[in-house]
Amino acid sequence: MFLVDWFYGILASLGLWQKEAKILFLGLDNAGKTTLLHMLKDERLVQHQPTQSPHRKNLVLGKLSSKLSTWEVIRLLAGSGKITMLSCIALQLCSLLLVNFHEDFSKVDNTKSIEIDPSVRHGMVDAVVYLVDAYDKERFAESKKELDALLSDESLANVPFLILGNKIDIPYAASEDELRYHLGLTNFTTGKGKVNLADSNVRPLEVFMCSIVRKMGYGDGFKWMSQYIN
Ligand SMILES: Nc1nc2c(ncn2[C@@H]2O[C@H](COP(=O)(O)OP(=O)(O)OP(=O)(O)O)[C@@H](O)[C@H]2O)c(=O)[nH]1
Ligand SMILES: [Mg+2]
Repeated sequence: MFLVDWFYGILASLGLWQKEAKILFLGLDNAGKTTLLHMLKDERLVQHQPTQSPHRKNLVLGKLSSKLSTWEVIRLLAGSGKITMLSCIALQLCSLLLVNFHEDFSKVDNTKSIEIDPSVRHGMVDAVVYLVDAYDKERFAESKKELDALLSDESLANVPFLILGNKIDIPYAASEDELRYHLGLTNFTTGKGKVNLADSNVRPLEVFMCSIVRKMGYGDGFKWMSQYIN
């Protein structure tokens, strides 16, 4: 059966088999979120339009996101049909992913606010995958600003963060150290491999470099993340 094969093939290889997790995929536009979702969903590389609406340029998310919680921002954007820099995707892995798959909020009827699964709400995110385009060095500062806002968002307190530095297939993409430095994470990552943080009250956070189009790197990141998802 497709579903079973899909679950087994991809989730097992990522260490997420039989785990119920609400994983939020975030990152600036063009970071690779949709590409990653398609790759996770059916291991296919799909060329697609940016996930955004024509109104996007009129919206100043910077101001919004610093005042509102992540969920408020998602609701607001979903309600108005606008997708912005932080196009947000709440993805339920391991539970009806294929049915609930909304990779593009802007396709949703703009007049109604989209219903966010009640189980995906304040305080109920199991992990955040934050994508950064490692080649787009000019936007590291912008990406850091958004990441900092997320890391200090109360509704995401203690939620594990997997930072994926994407597009390392492009020559001169930033190295892992460079990316850590520019994101201000040099002394904040909690370690690769198996690191038990259960009793420490420290948020698991780690940087993995990847190339989604070459299907490399993100698997290690997901495996790392899966140890912090029950
Ligand atoms: N070279 C290279 N390009 C990539 C990689 N991953 C994604 N891209 C390209 O980067 C561009 C943006 O990818 P998307 O997946 O649309 O990015 P997004 O984060 O969904 O962007 P928005 O929808 O605008 O928020 C596309 O042209 C992808 O083909 C990668 O690993 N390497
Ligand atoms: Mg997208």
